[in-house]
Amino acid sequence: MSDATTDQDNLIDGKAFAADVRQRVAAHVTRLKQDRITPGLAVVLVGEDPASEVYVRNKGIQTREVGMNSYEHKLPADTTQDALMALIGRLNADADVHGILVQLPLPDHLDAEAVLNAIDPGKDVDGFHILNVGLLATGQKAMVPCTPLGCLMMLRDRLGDLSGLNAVIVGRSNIVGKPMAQLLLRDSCTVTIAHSRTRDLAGVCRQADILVAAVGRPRMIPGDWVKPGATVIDVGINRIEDGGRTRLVGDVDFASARAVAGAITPVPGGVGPMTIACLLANTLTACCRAAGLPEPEGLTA
Ligand SMILES: Nc1nc(=O)c2c([nH]1)NC[C@@H]1CN(c3ccc(C(=O)N[C@@H](CCC(=O)O)C(=O)O)cc3)C=[N+]21
Repeated sequence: MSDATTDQDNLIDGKAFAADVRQRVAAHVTRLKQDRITPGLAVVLVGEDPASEVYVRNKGIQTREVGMNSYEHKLPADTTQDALMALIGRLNADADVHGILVQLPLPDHLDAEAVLNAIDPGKDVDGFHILNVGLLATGQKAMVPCTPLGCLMMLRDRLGDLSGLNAVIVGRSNIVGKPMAQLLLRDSCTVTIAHSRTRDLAGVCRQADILVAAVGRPRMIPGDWVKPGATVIDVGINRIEDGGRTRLVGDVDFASARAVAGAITPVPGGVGPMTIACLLANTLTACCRAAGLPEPEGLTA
């Protein structure tokens, strides 16, 4: 770790990539504003989880930084389903709101599926509405979930054409694993979704040209599961105790994986910042579609 160039060459700098995406989003927003259109993102947070509050505040700051309007709705933890559904109805009807994000997880007494499916699919910047899930799965124009979209942008930037590559996704969530698989399939990868019950997970991972780790288990994937030269995308954001302090680590054991990977995303500074940048990109896309304007190039799937 002495030469800065060899030090950096297999690191995918998500933070820098995200800054570039935000700059491109901001340029589009500047142009829209000349036509008196200002994209607006509404974020709904129910309850007082401190991590969620920090995260929602960051989203608000970045939304305003790219010139968009940010509408933050903080509701008490005991908010009823009816009250939340009524708010979604008002945001759906509000022409100044182009994107709606309901921060997950919701408190247990609320029906998250019903809430997500009540969002106008055209304003569903998380891409969690069943209509968008179906559109993505059938290769039609959809709103694509932010985290997989960010991963795809970094993969295309690094590798160019992805066709024919073996992609292994570890994790089968609706938020990351499944939509990531759809996007990579659409880019003609040979896609495997692996998970905690997969037999010989190590052997499956070793086949991957593209390895996406999205299981939520700190440093679960060691370097010897990584095929030499593979591109590793670490979606995990795990808070762990380390000598009395908490810090963030991914689902991949970074040091050992980096030694064999062709390229790898760090945690923090990898997928996380790209997720927020893609949220802004999706809000821009939703706004352009609502206004009947052409979509921003290079910011959609
Ligand atoms: N409807 C909904 N959509 C989401 O997209 C959504 C959600 N709910 N609930 C919570 C998770 C979590 N999530 C993160 C995004 C960025 C960072 C991020 O930028 N992380 C920084 C580090 C931040 C820190 O230091 O704590 C990084 O990885 O470099 C983290 C977490 C989006 N989520």
